[in-house]
Order: sequence, then structure tokens, then C-alpha cells
Amino acid sequence: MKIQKTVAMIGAGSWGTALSLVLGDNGHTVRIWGKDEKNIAEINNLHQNNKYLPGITLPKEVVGTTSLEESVRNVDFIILAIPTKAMREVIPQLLPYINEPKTIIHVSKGIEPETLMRISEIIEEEIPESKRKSIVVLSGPSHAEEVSLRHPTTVTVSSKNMTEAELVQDLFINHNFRVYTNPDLIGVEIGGALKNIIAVCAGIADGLGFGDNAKAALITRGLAEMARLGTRMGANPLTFAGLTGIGDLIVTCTSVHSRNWRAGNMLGKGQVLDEVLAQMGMVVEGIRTTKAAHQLSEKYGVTMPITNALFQILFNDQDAKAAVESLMARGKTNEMEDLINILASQYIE
Ligand SMILES: NC(=O)c1ccc[n+]([C@@H]2O[C@H](COP(=O)([O-])OP(=O)(O)OC[C@H]3O[C@@H](n4cnc5c(N)ncnc54)[C@H](O)[C@@H]3O)[C@@H](O)[C@H]2O)c1
Ligand SMILES: O=P(O)(O)OC[C@H](O)CO
Repeated sequence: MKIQKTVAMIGAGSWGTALSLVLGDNGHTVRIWGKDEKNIAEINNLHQNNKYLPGITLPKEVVGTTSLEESVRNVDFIILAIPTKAMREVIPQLLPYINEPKTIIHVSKGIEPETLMRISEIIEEEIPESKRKSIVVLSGPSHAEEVSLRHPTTVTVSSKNMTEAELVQDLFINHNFRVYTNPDLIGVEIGGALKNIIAVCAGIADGLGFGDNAKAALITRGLAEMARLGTRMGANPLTFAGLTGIGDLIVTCTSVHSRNWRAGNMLGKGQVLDEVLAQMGMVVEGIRTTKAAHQLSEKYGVTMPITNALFQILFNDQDAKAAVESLMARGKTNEMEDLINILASQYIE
């Protein structure tokens, strides 16, 4: 029997809603905040969020509000389930209502292109120490659409404070939603963010009509460049073999649920970026993260050919087919040497 908690879920999009369902199933009270009054009224009157998760009925424990003050009043945990881009806009609006140190959980997957910060670093900057106990990230292979159907799902939580991470593990874990812990905060956040880039590429490859060989190449060599950058930033290379590395790459590169894959697929079929983003209506984190990762690869002197190819397609109007041709025409590489170099890289903990 779980001890019942009260949780503020900041963000009533797909992921905030699906995670609210998990917490509601566990008997916790969730006050889910969103700006859209119609959307919130629907959650309260029909127990549904049809814009983001059509046909799903939410537990009665999930209550919607458009008031940030009401959402965070006397809660045990505050969860940020908004796009990376919205963090610096929403957090300052929350601050006046955080009256004592809280555990802040974030479930987003991105890197800020302007500062090259991970999300926990943005939160550290935006929330004064007096208002936070710890920052915990929840990440891993998990599409909202399947979580809300209560299909088996596994995720990982990480934090600088692993006692707090274990509390978050207890908060979420149930027989459909298995939560692991991993102390490698950098690796968990970097894996979750960078896999979005590779998923956009996988969508482009499918849009161009390529097959499973190309997908397998993108997943495997994409993982190598994620690990190459991640380890240079201080991550443990083993994290990339786990749920927030290869696990999340598999789910995002192979699923029609993926917003990143879908955006890439439209690009591969010839649509232009602005048109694709307008059509999506949901966050595609891989686009801004490509900008960030491209800069990080230069900052750390790490070779990231797939990320670079996507950067050229997205921001320098390179033709997608020509980008694939240049990737395939690169100089020869010894795969084993590359993998050994990743393992021997800058892991410092
Ligand atoms: N959808 C998933 O399956 C899933 C799974 C794991 C992680 N994530 C991550 O969770 C984060 C949120 O993704 P999502 O899929 O829920 O996105 P979404 O587009 O479905 O919903 C985003 C929500 O944030 C709100 N929002 C956006 N900008 C805002 C702003 N400036 N101020 C206030 N509210 C704002 C939107 O109104 C919407 O309610 C992303 O970082 C994503 O990578 C998503
Ligand atoms: O739908 P996507 O591409 O944003 O991916 C969602 C999750 O990150 C999958 O784990």
C-alpha cells in the first residue's frame, strides 16, 4: 500500500497527462496545470484530455486547474512536464507559490541551444536553493499513448540526490510502469535529449523510402555519437547501453507515436520545416536539440556526423538525399577503435 501524496503536474500535454494517469492509478492526488481552459474543463468534467490522448479516461484523482497557485499549494512533489523551450517562461511564474523546499521532478528531453544547458541545470539556475530539496529527472523509452493504455513501460530516474530519486521511483512504480534508478544524471539527461535527433533522422530515412538497414545504421551509429559526446560531458558510457540510451533510441526511431520520427518523416517526404512544425501541433524537441548538439560537438571537439547532417538539412537547406550521400561517402572508420575510445573517454565519476 503506497503512502498517498499530492503532486503538481505542470503541463497538460501528452506526457503530463499520461504520467498523471500513472500517479492517479497509484492513488496519489494530481493537480494538473494547463493554460487551455477548454482542455482543463474537459479533464474535470469528462476525465479526458482529448486533444492529446483521445479516448483515455483519467482516474478521478487527477484534477485540472489553470491556476499555478492552486496546482502547487501544499504539494509533496512538483513535476515539470513542459517543453524545454518553456522552462524559463513557466518556472518564474511558479516561484511565488513555492513556500518551502520541494522535490522538483522534470520529465522533459532537451538541451537549451542558447546556453547548452541540460534541463536540471536550467532548473538549478531558475529555482533558488531555498525553494528546492532536490531535482530528479525521469526519462526512458515511454510514449504517452502507450503509457495511457497501461502497456508495460520501463523508465529511469536520476538525481544528484539518489535518496530523493528513490522516493520518486516509489511514487511512480506500479505493475505497468517499472521505474529503475541510475546515478548518472548527465548520461540520463543527455541520452534522453540526443535520441530525439536520431529519431528525426530515422523519420527522414523512412520518408525517403529507405529500409531497415538504414534504420539499424542510424540507431547504432547514432548511439555511438550520443555516447561520444555524453562521455566527453562527463556521462558514464554504460548509461548509453541502458533505458535512456539504446532503449529510448529504439522506441523513438521505430514508433509512429514519436513526434520526432513523424516530423522527420514529413521532412523526408519533401515538406519544409515550418510547414512540418505547424502541422505537428506538439513539441518536436529534436529540432532545437540539434542546434544545441551541433554547438556542443564543436565545443567538445567530438565528431557527430549524423547530428551534423541533420543540422545542415534543418538549418542550411541541405537536400536530405544529398545529406545521406555525404554521410555514406565519409572516410573509412574502425568501429572497434571508435567504441574503445568511447569507453576510454572522459568519464570522471
Ligand atoms: N509525449 C511523450 O510521449 C513524451 C514522453 C517522454 C518525454 N516527453 C517529453 O515531455 C516534454 C513535454 O512533451 P509533451 O509530449 O507532453 O508535449 P505536448 O506538446 O504534448 O504538450 C506540451 C504542453 O506544454 C504546454 N506548453 C508549451 N509551451 C508552454 C509555455 N510557454 N507555457 C505554458 N505551457 C506551455 C502546452 O500547452 C502543452 O500542454 C518534452 O520535453 C518531451 O520530450 C514526452
Ligand atoms: O514522441 P517523441 O519523439 O517526443 O518521444 C517521446 C519519448 O521521448 C519517447 O521515449
